[in-house]
Amino acid sequence: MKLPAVNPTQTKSWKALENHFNAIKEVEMSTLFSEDSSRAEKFTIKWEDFYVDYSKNRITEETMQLLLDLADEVKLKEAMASYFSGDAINHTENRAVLHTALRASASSEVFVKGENVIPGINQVKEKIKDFTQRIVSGKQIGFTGKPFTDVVNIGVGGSDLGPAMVVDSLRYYKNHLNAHFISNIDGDHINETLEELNPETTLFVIVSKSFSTQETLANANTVKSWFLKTGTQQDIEKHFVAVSSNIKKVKAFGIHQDNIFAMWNWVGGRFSLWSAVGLTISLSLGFSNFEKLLLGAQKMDTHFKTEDFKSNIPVVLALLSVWYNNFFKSETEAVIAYSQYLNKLTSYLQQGIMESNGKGVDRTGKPIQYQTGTIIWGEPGTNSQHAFFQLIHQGTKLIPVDFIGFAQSLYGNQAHHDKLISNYVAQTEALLHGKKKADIIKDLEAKNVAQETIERILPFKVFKGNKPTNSIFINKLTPGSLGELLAMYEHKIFVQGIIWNIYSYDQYGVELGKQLANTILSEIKEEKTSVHDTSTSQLLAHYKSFK
Ligand SMILES: O=P(O)(O)OC[C@H]1O[C@](O)(CO)[C@@H](O)[C@@H]1O
Repeated sequence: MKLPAVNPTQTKSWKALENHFNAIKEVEMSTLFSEDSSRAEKFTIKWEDFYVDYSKNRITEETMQLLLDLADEVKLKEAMASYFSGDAINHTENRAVLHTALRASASSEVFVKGENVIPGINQVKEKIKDFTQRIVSGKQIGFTGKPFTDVVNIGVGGSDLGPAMVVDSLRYYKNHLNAHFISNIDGDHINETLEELNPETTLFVIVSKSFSTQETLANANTVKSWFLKTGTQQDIEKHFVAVSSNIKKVKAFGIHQDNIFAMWNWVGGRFSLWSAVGLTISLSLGFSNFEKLLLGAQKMDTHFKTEDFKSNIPVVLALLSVWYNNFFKSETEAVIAYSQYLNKLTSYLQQGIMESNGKGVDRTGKPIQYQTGTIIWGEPGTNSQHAFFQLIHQGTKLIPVDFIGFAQSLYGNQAHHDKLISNYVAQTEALLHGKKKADIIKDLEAKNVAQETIERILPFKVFKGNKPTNSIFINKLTPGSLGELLAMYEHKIFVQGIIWNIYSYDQYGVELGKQLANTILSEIKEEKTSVHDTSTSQLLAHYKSFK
């Protein structure tokens, strides 16, 4: 089934939301809290080990009802059925979007063009499991008979960001293998990584769905040449494996058939860590942790599929995001995790969110007249408080923030954890209430600050508050809860794409730059000349003057 194409701005609920927005845009959240003692409870979803408090948003029950009406009017339920059942909802590439099938139970059935894809997924999982066990246990050894100590993932975009983020986020659960990630075509990046490695004990995992990405192929070739300085052509088989849906190209690169882990064209790169793209995750954390990650995602899938929209975490978060993006005209959203482990979460989400929903044409092919794709940014708290929170608190832009935190620390360092979480909670409170003139004067007077000074600095000390936040509290960072969190954001992306009437699963916008880079490269290599604007020609000439 094709996704329904409903222009959201032409729906009844959108119009009602516009009127409602005008009525409540100046309302202070702190007033809403003081008027309704059950507000926090009303706007909190408790599910499994998640506690999602979205009461600190500029919403009323009417707002939520209108947003839920919008979800109905754009036929979200029907779209979800298509998403999970394997319809070609990636219409522009004529593909299904089935990362959810990768974590479905082994006995389920999901059909793509009449074929149940689950048995194929199970087979690859078995292969990942078997390979992981052989490498981790030291049964499979390198070309000089030594067990592997290091794994290098070579890939870019979705073939790098997901595995790199998960391995880093869950490093508490890791085994003895050290994982490295080579992604950038920057030769200094590859050099720095190779310097730390011994070819005799290093396993290379080349990950590329297309197996035609310039960066990945160049990096893989460089690594291969580096390896061949010590090993021989026959030894490659022991040290190089590949993950791809382009088996022909992998073989042409010289990878042995047994060392190829298949993936499918119905897995988008930015949603692929659940497939064999997650091989480095499995190697670094062990297959059972990889399975737990998948199981967490599966639980979130079920929640998303079956829960009433009113208490459905991804749906509610997506609706709130639309509320700010399209009515308050917020330009960006921040994601602040109060966990250093989640240091790479935002870069990962940037691809998922911005590559998916950064679209300017609707599902009928017409240019869109409203805002789509949110800009995502953020760094872990508390570090970010000392970096850019100034702008969130006192700047001119309205920036909704997702605060993510864990109730328990992994090492149980309670004194630190209490401080960490007190910052998390305090920031959401500060953003909600701000600090009004009267309170500032009271504080300053208590410190005996001169009246003249108080008057001079007062305007600069005011915090307007009324800044929206979602508090996502999770019991503990585990492979399972991380899986749940990532799937939550994946479904949020889906819901927003449906509401905005766009196709979220292609990425044609990354192609043009790639093509032009090839043309420019042949010019740098003096193979060809082309006509450019004067700025581009000048830049090229400047670069070439260093050669
Ligand atoms: O896995 P591949 O085919 O090398 O692609 C890597 C990345 O490149 C992109 O196509 C964008 O350039 C991403 O969508 C993808 O994750």
